[in-house]
Amino acid sequence: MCGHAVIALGRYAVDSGLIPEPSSPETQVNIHCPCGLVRAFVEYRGGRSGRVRFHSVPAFAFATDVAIDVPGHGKLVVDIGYGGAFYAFVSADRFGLDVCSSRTRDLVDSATAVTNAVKEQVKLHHPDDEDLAFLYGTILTDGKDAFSGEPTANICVFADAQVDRSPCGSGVTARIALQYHKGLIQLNQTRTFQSGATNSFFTGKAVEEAKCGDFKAVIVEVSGQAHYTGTAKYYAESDDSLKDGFLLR
Ligand SMILES: O=C(O)[C@H]1NCC[C@@H]1O
Repeated sequence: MCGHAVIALGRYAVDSGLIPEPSSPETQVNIHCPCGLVRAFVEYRGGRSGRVRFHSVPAFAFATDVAIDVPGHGKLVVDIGYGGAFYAFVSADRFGLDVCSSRTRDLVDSATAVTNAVKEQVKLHHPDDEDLAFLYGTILTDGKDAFSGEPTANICVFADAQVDRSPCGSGVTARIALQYHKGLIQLNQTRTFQSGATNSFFTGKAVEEAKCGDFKAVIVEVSGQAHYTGTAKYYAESDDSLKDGFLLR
């Protein structure tokens, strides 16, 4: 699941006419993601769309304080949370790094080492569908998990060591589920999350308790602002040997 894509697609659905009669001040857009139904609410006033908030699928703490052997770094304690995708969480200072000011290459290498170690050492499980039971990435944080009016920063390194340009919608969802599980945040306490990569912001809060199988879960609301950057048309000609794309590692 991609939370920042939900924010972008919610706005696009309203602006592109996919929703025939958008309502003001908000229009609801339901998006079926691989993890389940995600409900987006798009601000819509005077014919203009604005910020988008979404309600997540049930998000939960899968495991906390898990000791992992990370080659080159020794034993590290991580938390694992689910917010539409599974992420491992660890404070960047465990690597002597800062999510906002350290070199991105160093943050990516450290996060990737954690991802690889967790994949090898922890068996994930999702009550709804075992296809969801894979680790999407590692989120390095500034360690500021206790509720505060101040923003908390993180950087999400996901898939093939890609860096999220946003604070990560599904990651923020998982992080709030972990914070709620640990008693560090209450329902409806809004927290601001900053991307260490780009300084962009989401806000998030747990809005409701829920269940996911035997896991105590929460529904999390994440909100942010998407912007248009352009439109494009793509073609796939049958005789193009690269029409299915390619990956350089
Ligand atoms: O916002 C998100 O949820 C996504 N960003 C990169 C990884 C996730 O799919």
